Amino acid sequence: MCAAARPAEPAALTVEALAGALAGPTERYEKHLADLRGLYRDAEAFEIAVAADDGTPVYWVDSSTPDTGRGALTIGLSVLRPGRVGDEWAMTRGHLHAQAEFAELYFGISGSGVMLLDSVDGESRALPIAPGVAVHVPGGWVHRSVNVGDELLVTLFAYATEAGQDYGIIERAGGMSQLVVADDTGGWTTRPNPDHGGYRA
Ligand SMILES: O=P(O)(O)OC[C@H]1O[C@](O)(CO)[C@@H](O)[C@@H]1O
Ligand SMILES: [Fe+2]
Repeated sequence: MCAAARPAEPAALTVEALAGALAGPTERYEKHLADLRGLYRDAEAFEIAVAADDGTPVYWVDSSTPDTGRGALTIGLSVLRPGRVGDEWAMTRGHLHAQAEFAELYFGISGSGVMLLDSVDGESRALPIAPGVAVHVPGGWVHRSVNVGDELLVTLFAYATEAGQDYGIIERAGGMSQLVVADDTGGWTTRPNPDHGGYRA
């Protein structure tokens, strides 16, 4: 908003956790399995899953951006279906903010997840996210959500709109440094990604 412009319209948004929707003046984008080629390491398992795909999106995002420019906030609901491809749990593409110093808040609404984080200088973290858990993603961390349960993973997020997203950084690195995979007990664990070659600008 510039000084002379009228302020943007405030919005009240309703989290519909069971439906996986944020009701109100929002925009939605969806990612289908076929959009996610190259994300999972097991290419054979991926193609089998694509062949059996019923067209339901893997994840979708309802977001509210009433204003753009300096100071504007994007808030939204990220909804990720459960599932696995090979031994990897369902995940979002992940990104570093295009303006990498910008942080983000995620708040767990329902389901069981992991926020997987890589710093550009080689640190890695996997933080469980569940209803009531707030995950603070500081600037400088590549981040992705992973659904490690058997229901929708629903998280509320907020970040400065001008932060933007750089999706290419993970692709150029050969994926994030860790994979979130099934363990022997039906839970999750992390394993180093042998394809990961480090992050370059
Ligand atoms: O943008 P991606 O990496 O596809 O994943 C979607 C998630 O990330 C966000 O872009 C927020 O940073 C949300 O839209 C959602 O939590
Ligand atoms: Fe983000």
